[in-house]
Amino acid sequence: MEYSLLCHSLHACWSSPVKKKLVLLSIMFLLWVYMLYSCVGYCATMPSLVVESYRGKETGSAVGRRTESGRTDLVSRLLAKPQPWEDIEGDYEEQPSIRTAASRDLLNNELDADRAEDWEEMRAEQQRAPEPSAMSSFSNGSGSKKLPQAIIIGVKKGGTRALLEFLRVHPDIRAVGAEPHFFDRNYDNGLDWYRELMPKTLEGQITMEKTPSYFVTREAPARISSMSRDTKLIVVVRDPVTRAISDYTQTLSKKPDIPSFESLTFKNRTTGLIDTSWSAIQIGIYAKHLDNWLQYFPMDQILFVSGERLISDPAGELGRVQDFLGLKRIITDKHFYFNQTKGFPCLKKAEGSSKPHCLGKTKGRTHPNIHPEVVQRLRDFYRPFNMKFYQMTGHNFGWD
Ligand SMILES: Nc1ncnc2c1ncn2[C@@H]1O[C@H](COP(=O)(O)OS(=O)(=O)O)[C@@H](OP(=O)(O)O)[C@H]1O
Repeated sequence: MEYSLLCHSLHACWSSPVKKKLVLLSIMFLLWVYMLYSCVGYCATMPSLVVESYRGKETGSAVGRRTESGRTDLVSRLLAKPQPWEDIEGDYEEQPSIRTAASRDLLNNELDADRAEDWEEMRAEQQRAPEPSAMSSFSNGSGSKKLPQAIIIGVKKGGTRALLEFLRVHPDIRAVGAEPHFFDRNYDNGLDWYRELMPKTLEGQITMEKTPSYFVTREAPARISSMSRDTKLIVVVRDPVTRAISDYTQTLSKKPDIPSFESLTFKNRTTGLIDTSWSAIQIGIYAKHLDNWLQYFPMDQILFVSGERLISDPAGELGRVQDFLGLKRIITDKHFYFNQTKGFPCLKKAEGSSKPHCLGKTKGRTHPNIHPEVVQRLRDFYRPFNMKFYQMTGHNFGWD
């Protein structure tokens, strides 16, 4: 009975052309509403130009600037030049206050230079990043943001960018491109702010970030440990003498008027006394910084990657890193080629791309010539610290 009534009314609708159109229009409208609804859900999972704002204070850091509406505009985040850094003491609180006005200014400039480099790195990364395909957008949408389980904590100019870029090839690693500087400059923003910077990960994937200044930040070990005592730490170390020259070269590229390397190295040229308050020198005293980390983390939770071997045998070093992270060795020598023009190993295929990829021009700069006597004096200065470091890590890095 009911069935025949329904058939009857449907037949009545269909037989009238006006009603037929009305029914078709309603169906189209419902379909349109459904598509709109799906798109809202889908678009919300796409990498957006506007990311959620974070609680905490305004920092003007490389990781974002808040707009009036309380949202962080990624465009301004990418385009805004870094702000001058106010706390110039930052990583060097342990230093006695013997630093001269000139060296304080230089440190300030160095922080500016670092920020400019962060910005350049991030921009290069963004330019390289492929347009998300529909499929990758869908996969980006799934999963959730997690605090990093592994962090590249140092050292500045050690080869940290190369390591992170190489690791990103691994399907089980998701990493944030820019340096968050959470455990040194942005700690007051809170862990939710930090988590929000991370890419979404699926079950079994590892979230990573790199901020090389953590290694020399006195508070960083306690802070990372309080986030998670299980955090795996990776330190890329490089001959402290070439590291210092590389550090100086970076500052020089941004501020061509700074004093010579030699005049910054020595407190007194005649006596050959090294100015250990200069950050370029200070960072290379690895044993001292490591001591601080060992107060909070056991040695087997810290992996030391040789910056030199990362260049001469990237696949070998990447093998060790994958083992340390408990991952299948997927990144092998098949992923690398040596680019003669760049003078460094490059990726045959970068993450999310089918094209070869070398690091940008801020990586692999030509160093200025330093007088061999100055280099020798620095070698003598670092030797005992290097020996201590080899002893602590159980690994001879061959710098002496
Ligand atoms: N594959 C590859 N390509 C280019 N550069 C490479 C590579 N592997 C290691 N390196 C070395 O990385 C040095 C820069 O180190 P970082 O990335 O740690 O620098 S930074 O602290 O993030 O500014 C950089 O130092 P400089 O040569 O002094 O520029 C490089 O020597």
